[in-house]
Amino acid sequence: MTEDEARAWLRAQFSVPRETWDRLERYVALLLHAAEEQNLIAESTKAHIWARHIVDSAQLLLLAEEAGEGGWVDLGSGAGLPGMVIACLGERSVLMVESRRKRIGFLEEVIGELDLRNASVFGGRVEVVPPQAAAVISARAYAPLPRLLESAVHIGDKNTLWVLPKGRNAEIELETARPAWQGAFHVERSVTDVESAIIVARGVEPVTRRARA
Ligand SMILES: C[S@@+](CC[C@H](N)C(=O)[O-])C[C@H]1O[C@@H](n2cnc3c(N)ncnc32)[C@H](O)[C@@H]1O
Repeated sequence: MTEDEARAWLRAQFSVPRETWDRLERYVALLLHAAEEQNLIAESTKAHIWARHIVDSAQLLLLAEEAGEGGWVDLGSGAGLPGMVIACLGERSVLMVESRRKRIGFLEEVIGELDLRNASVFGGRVEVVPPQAAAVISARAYAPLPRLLESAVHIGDKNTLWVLPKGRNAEIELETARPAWQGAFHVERSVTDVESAIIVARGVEPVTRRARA
């Protein structure tokens, strides 16, 4: 997907006001600027930021259309991928969880600059986010699936929709997690790279919890 194709895809998928596009453009500019000083995105992806990062994040909104009412929690947001893109394009409240101080600072700065009222940051580890029933949980390049679920199961409930971009290892990670985790898992292809995939899951819980019930 070229950068032009990425922008065209976004316009075709999301009919949002001019103000939203301006926010997204501003976020990209802030991200590229901050990436000069912090290692926020891989150097090789800077020239392809719309396809590799913005569309890659935005596609999760389409996969989450069936989620129930409630907030979206993004684990290990880093520079705000996908959390900031979701907050720009969608209407849900988005909580971005990030433990590294400089990245927390960047996320807070972007929220202020863009006046993004539906976005907030939890500056700390996923493991200590207060228990809640998020409608959607996302995590991109945060942790291998078993550790990801272990660290965040308290943030969701049986209705939570998990949308987890997993690159080329989605099936392998799913097989690794299956002995310890049950729920309705499936794999969706990424629109940005035919070999990449996104794990989508609902009703996720440890095997032992249901077995004990
Ligand atoms: C590889 S980066 C990916 C960032 C972003 N999601 C992306 O796709 O570009 C992983 C991020 O997760 C954060 N992280 C890792 N473990 C964490 C934890 N237990 N709690 C909160 N943040 C964590 C790291 O600080 C880092 O910013």
